[in-house]
Amino acid sequence: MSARPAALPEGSRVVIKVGSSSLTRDDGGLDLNRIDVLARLVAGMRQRGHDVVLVSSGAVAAGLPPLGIEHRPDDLSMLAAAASVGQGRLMARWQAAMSNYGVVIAQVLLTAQDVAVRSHYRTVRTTFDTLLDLGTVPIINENDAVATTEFNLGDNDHLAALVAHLVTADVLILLTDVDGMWTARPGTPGAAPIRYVPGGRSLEDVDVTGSGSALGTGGMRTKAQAATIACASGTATIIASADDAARLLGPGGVPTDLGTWFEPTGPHRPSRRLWMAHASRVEGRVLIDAGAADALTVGKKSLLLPGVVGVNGEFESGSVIEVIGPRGPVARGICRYASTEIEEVLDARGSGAPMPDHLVPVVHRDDLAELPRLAS
Ligand SMILES: Nc1ncnc2c1ncn2[C@@H]1O[C@H](COP(=O)(O)OP(=O)(O)O)[C@@H](O)[C@H]1O
Ligand SMILES: N[C@@H](CCC(=O)OP(=O)(O)O)C(=O)O
Repeated sequence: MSARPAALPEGSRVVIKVGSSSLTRDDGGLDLNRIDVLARLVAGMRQRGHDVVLVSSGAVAAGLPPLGIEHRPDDLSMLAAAASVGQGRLMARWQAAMSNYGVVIAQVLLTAQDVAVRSHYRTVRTTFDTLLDLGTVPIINENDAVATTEFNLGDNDHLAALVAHLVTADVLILLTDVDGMWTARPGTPGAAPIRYVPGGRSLEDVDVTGSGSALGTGGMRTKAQAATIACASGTATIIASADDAARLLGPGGVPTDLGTWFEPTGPHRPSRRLWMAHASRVEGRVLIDAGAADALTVGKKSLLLPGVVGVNGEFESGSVIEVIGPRGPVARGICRYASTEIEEVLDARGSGAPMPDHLVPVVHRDDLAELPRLAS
């Protein structure tokens, strides 16, 4: 079995995600000391030849005190409002801290749906490449003011994994308020830290169900999912405590006694498909039989009409749909038929009418993203 690496690869491209819980003080304000420490460490990494992209949560948390709101609201419009108040404040703090160390930052606010669209995906990739070529440190957050329930990613762990994919990062580092992933929520009797997750190790025995901190969103579940997504697209992932940032991001390598290191499970795959699989709004569902499921997953074929047994929801052609096999979701993809056209074909088949000769695939292979199995 390969051992856990003791350093970040030389000159590697690193995405660092900092959670709300690590950027805020107990009284709810932004933790300026934490931001300063991270800015110094990021500047050092840049000097050692790393490209660094930061995914910073904290807009909602930074927006609550000026609005006089004590607890993170559940209501989406209140969250959007708080984030709109807080995002500028958050960036002002990063700007002040980073400029002390000579680092130029760039703000990029993303929504999932934007990036799933081919032309936007290309534009965002080019923007990141240019920003990194220019030596800046892009700081990313979700564009909470415009992300609606259906479109939003909701947690920045997920966003960070997709950004890591977008910039073809070598390493994704998720900084949080716990020392990595444990077998169960720290404090649970018998829970112990997991230091290394080699490629084939399943996470099924890990209990990630404990809720996160008061200001964080996903707890460890979304971090496990982010690690699974990032590793599947060739990016090693580290989950660690922001309190250990100096030991983790400093020049001395990555001590093997802190955090959890996940080994990549697949090659780097620059593609829009990952965004389609994880970040796009699903407008309907197409149910398929076992033969069609095999054709997609084993045969790597397009989805054809004869394998379709049902359709849920109303959608136009060109919509992103989920493809459901007998054993659950198989893929997402862009459907070349409207739901009504599929229904007509199914009705005709049911009444024994001669089947029209449909040559167009329901979902072409080029527009299809298989869904990997995520941590539960
Ligand atoms: N198996 C586990 N290992 C570690 N932490 C866990 C586990 N299960 C649940 N947690 C919780 O996840 C929390 C971190 O998630 P969250 O509060 O969303 O952080 P962030 O704001 O950094 O995204 C920890 O404080 C911990 O209580
Ligand atoms: N976009 C939100 C981040 C939401 C989020 O994922 O927070 P966290 O779980 O703390 O990383 C914000 O800036 O407040």
